[in-house]
Amino acid sequence: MSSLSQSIADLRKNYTLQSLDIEDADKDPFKQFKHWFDEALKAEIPEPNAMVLATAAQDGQPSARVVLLKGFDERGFIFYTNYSSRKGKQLAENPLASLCFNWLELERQVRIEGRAERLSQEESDAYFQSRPFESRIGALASAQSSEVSGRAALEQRFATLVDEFSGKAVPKPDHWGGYVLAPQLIEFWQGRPGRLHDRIEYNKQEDGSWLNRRLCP
Ligand SMILES: Cc1cc2nc3c(=O)[nH]c(=O)nc-3n(C[C@H](O)[C@H](O)[C@H](O)COP(=O)(O)O)c2cc1C
Repeated sequence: MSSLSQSIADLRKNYTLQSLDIEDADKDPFKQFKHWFDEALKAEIPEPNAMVLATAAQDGQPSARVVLLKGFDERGFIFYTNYSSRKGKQLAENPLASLCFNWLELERQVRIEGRAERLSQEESDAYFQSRPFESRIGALASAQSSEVSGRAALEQRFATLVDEFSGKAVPKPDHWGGYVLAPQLIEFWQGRPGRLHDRIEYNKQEDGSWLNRRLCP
């Protein structure tokens, strides 16, 4: 093993900050999520709404990338993207997806699994129009996940659109919008000493209620 690989293998942190007991966890996983999200905000974790979104095409090949959580409510967890991107195509083939938040400063992870559905055009439009001008232009300029000849071509397209829409309303492109991931499973992980971490998993029941249980780390 090279000395660099050896030093990676030696990276080891003992988790000591907090604990999570099933008696203390909220019975409602959305309330528990809000509680932890508020603590992530309070701890000033950089971009606490950054989450890994994993999707898989029908052939089973998974792919993962970071997207930003833009809200959550009784329907689920909301993010925005390009429907023609790789993830958008995969979600069209297979709406089952998962999210993972990694709040290392608090020694916490939250995993979510469920089914992603597109938001209505109206809801996506309302969010699109709340974005800064440059972000709206960026969404128009980028055919996300498709090949581009070079950075210059992208910048040229951006500049042309800035000229075209300067001082005017920027329409949301049809291929851009939100998804809400309706969870079936949510797991809260709190790092503990000796790798005996706390894991509380919530599973949605047929009647819509949630059951939680402790998992081995
Ligand atoms: C911090 C961070 C936030 C991001 N937020 C988003 C987002 O909200 N929506 C999005 O489409 N891509 C976002 N991206 C870019 C994606 O990770 C990814 O590169 C892009 O969506 C293309 O993914 P795909 O080809 O798998 O569809 C973000 C990347 C990072 C690092």
